[in-house]
Amino acid sequence: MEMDSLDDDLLNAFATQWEPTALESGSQNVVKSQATDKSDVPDSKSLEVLMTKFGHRQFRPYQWQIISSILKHKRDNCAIMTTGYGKSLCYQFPAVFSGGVTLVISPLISLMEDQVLSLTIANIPACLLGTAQKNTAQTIADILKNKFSLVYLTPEFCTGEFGISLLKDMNSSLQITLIAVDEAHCVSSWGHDFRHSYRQLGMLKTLLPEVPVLAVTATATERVKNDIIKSLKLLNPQLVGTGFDRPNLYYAARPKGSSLFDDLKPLMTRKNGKWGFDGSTIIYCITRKDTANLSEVLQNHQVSCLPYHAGLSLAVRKETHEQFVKDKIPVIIATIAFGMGIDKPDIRNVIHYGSSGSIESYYQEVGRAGRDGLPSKCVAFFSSQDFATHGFLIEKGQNSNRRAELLSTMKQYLNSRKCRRAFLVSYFEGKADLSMPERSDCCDNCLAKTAPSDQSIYEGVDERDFYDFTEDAVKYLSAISALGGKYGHGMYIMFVRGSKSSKIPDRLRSHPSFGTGKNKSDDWWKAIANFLDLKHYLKQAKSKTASSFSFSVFDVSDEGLKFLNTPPDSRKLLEQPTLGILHLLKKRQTTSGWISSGKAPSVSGTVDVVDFAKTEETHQEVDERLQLLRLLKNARSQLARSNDCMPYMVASDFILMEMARHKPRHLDQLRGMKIEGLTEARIEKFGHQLLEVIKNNTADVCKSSNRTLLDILKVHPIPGAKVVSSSSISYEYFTSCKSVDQVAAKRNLALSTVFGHLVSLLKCGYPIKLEDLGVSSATKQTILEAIRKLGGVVAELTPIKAQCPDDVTYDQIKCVCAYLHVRKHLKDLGVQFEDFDEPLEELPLEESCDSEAGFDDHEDSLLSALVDQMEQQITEDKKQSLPNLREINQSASKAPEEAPPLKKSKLDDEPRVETLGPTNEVSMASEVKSSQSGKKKLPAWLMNKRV
Ligand SMILES: Nc1ncnc2c1ncn2[C@@H]1O[C@H](COP(=O)(O)OP(=O)(O)OP(=O)(O)O)[C@@H](O)[C@H]1O
Repeated sequence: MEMDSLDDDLLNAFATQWEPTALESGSQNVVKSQATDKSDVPDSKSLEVLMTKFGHRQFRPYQWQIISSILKHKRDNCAIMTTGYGKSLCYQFPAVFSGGVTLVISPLISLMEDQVLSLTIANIPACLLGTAQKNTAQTIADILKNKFSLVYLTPEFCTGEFGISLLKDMNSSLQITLIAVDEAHCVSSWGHDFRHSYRQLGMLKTLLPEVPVLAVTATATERVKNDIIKSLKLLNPQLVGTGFDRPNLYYAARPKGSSLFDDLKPLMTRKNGKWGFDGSTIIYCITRKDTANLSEVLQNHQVSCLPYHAGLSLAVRKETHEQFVKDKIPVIIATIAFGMGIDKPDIRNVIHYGSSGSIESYYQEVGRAGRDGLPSKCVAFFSSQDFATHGFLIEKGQNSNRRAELLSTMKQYLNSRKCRRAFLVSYFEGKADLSMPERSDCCDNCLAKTAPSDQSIYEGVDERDFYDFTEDAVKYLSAISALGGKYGHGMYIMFVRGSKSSKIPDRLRSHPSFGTGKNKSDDWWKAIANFLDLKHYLKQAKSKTASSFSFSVFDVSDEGLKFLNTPPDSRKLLEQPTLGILHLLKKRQTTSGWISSGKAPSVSGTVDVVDFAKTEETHQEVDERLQLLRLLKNARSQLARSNDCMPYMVASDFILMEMARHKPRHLDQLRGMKIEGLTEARIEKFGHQLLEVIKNNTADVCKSSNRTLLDILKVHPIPGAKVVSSSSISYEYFTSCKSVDQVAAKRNLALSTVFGHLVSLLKCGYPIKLEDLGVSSATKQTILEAIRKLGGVVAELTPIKAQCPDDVTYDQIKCVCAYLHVRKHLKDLGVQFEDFDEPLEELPLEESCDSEAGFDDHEDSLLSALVDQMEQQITEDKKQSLPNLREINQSASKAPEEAPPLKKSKLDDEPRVETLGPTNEVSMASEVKSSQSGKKKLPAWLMNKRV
């Protein structure tokens, strides 16, 4: 290989790749973890603050474990939390909740600026102090007046003389709730981003001994973890580790084909004649030259993309980075120089066009995908040339043995036919028995299990999906022996294929192994060489040319010799083909491509990012929804531009997807949806403009004269309400017999199941009369009266039941609740539900209405309560449609301590309903002030402080 094809990016990367992993032998925790108090669940006030200020319904298990230990016990913590788990909440919440101030130390100014901006948008006052910051006097005065909940500091600032004196002043006049050290691995010289100034941070513990310290990072080996604890002088810290599972990521790998564009095509869609990826995409290449080639190819196909590598000027790189984060450029084609400082949560695809040098690098790079928890794809294309490139670099650098080992594991990962998610997790967790819930769609290999067998697609594969490699293995190993094991694969392949090249000495042409494999292609033999290497039938050594140029040679290993020396009748090498080989096998049938062709593992097999909720939408409805989503995204970009912030700070993809699905028309309705991540501050600042997009782009079915309830709820569904096929079947039966008992008998289902079906259909607007469900007008009145007696707040079904005569059933109560819910929803939509003869005329609440839409305050709170019942349903639905971090990590992670139990989902225990209170609207005074901290100037209206 030529030296000029090497990049600094690559060389730099290699300097960091051989950091020992968690598998490192002999590593031990320095501090034993303490048992967690399982009864420690978040109280309602914490949940209220979580919802209103951060837009989250629940804490993820380890978040609460950390937060609670800080707030209740002022305990130090060292937390290794996987990317996207939500580290920032762990240090942001304590200050917001307690009214104190948290100091956050972070290594990158740009990341701190982004966080300050995000917090400011969320009406959480925050500022940044660094040695390079100007005009800090006013900021410091405001800090000492307790106007900020979060103060971000560079390590240099807080360990400098001025910083130390400020910290002392703060400590004497304010309540410092916490010191958070973000990216704590920078403390350790064993870590991959060592920062000298981080090493000084241990003085904080001496300076402020009463203040708990939280050290957080996404990656730390045992050694780094121990170093963090020691350097920061943490006292009996609680150790938290979330594990390495990223359940929302879909992994796939595939050998590169002959056309770069054809390889990538299955991952793209074509809109208005232009190819593009769905959502923000990073494509990693090994060399700068590759980024340039790939950019050119994609640009020729009108894909909007830009290259990024260390060879570009700083200004160009900054501009490209910014365009990407601001959604102006959807695709970046980069070397691994594009890494640190990418805080974009909604990257939907991380593609590697060329293998990474190690699993560590790969995991870190794909870690950038789906930090918002939404499904995202990580697809790697590889070739033997990639390994040769890395091999060359390994030879040139230090620690070549360790690095060669890391590369070999990466090769195994790419060629693996087993679950890739499990491969990655077990690699980092150092054990094979993982207790993660399985998902059939987490990777190409798992998806392939449900597809037709290899045998049905490829020639030469037997019923166990094995291929007989014996003959070719013997041919190749014999060729290596014939050439004395002194060459690289190129030479052996020429030899086995009977090449006429003058590189092969004439005397060898008469060797019986010469040309034995001439009927097979170059690619085939490369794949065989790779296969034999993975099987450890080959051993690698270094050789030098006369001019001292060092290169890799391959010889037959002891294992390979054992195979070669086995008598032919008992020698067999039957194995499942690696991916590289599979794609070279002849197909039995003509298929249209590797995505749709049966078992060939698909890179696009993951759940559609914008379509993960199960619905019964027609194609037209899906198109309309996606069109609306696009318009909402455009509006988000515009709002971000006019407010000088990033689009994801205005609203996450998930918020826009929910809005496109449910099409709320009023702020109250939007608020009532309680969408994950939609804080009150976001609703106030951006809700109106986003709702305008919906109003202007959806037919106002609510106002059309001949609309039915079904029509309205189809366009504006109640969050969480959906029709599933089993409910539809029950409904078919029910419309003819009008008896729940008969439907249950006919379908051989429990009565409560059929009730469940019909109640869910009621919430979708199906014309089902309460009376037909066995709820007479009198029963309905009784149930409503019972709810009123309970103060109008529905906490659980049990108390309602207790207020009713014994003959009133839970199913009847659920039916009445569903009716009330529909009414509440119509009210939010501004629909005059009196217009509907059926089935709403029967609702007794109407009789006592005095508001325009027919509800008094008392009933409003009653109805609000019911909304939360639906929310619980949404949560349940999401669990099924979207991998749930909370749920998965709870059982999968092997943290030193057990996670506290989740607040039990009350729907699990029918007949309970989620407890709720009236919607918490926080109206926070926001003081308009221009930014005096940080480099990034905040728009005036965004500057707010605690008052
Ligand atoms: N309790 C929660 N419920 C739902 N979403 C949450 C919760 N906590 C955090 N999130 C969301 O998770 C995403 C990731 O959070 P955050 O940026 O803090 O992750 P991180 O652990 O710092 O990741 P990284 O290592 O990539 O910086 C954000 O979109 C955040 O809003």
